[in-house]
Amino acid sequence: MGDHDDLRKFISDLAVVHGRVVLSSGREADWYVDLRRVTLHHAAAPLVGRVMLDLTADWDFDAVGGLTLGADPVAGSMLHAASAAGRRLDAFVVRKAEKTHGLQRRIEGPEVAGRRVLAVEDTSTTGGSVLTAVEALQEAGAEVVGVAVIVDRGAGDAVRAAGLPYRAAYTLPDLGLVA
Ligand SMILES: O=P(O)(O)OC[C@H]1O[C@H](OP(=O)(O)OP(=O)(O)O)[C@H](O)[C@@H]1O
Ligand SMILES: O=C(O)c1cc(=O)[nH]c(=O)[nH]1
Repeated sequence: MGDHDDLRKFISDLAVVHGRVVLSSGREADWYVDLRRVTLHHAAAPLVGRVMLDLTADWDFDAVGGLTLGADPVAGSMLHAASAAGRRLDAFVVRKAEKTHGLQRRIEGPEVAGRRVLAVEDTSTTGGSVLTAVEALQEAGAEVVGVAVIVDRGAGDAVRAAGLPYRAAYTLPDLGLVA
């Protein structure tokens, strides 16, 4: 099996949880994809980096990140996978709110102003979280080249309506799930 198949197996085995849950948007669902169990797993995290770099291989960006917390290990894995391949890729973290002490930054990491950046998520349902990150990045002067997620739960239309291309490494049918 290759990276894509290996990562899909980790997601199915470790992240898919059946049971009534309230989602970030306030909607309810009968299952949840807890991708933190995968993106923070010693064997799965390197696959996350390589699969997400492969998914976005034809997009031109030199920094990656998204809204904390789900996006953080995704961006970190991509940074390390890129480094292992000899590519310079920075990561950043978009805070949910601006920090009120220290340097009072909303976006942590190397400066993003004037750079082409990729916004990532572990999973995206309404797109609300990733679009919050996109808005903060654009306000900070970054050019967001697109949005990439590990698992799509239905955010494509919202992201495209915001004028950005959207890609997912896995769809719900890939995981044997339906919206
Ligand atoms: O597309 P959306 O409707 O915004 O939902 C998806 C978001 O929900 C989860 O994060 P959550 O809000 O649970 O916060 P966390 O990352 O801090 O755990 C997930 O990591 C995404 O960020
Ligand atoms: O919409 C969400 O909040 C959400 C759905 C999901 O499957 N996994 C997750 O981490 N968040």
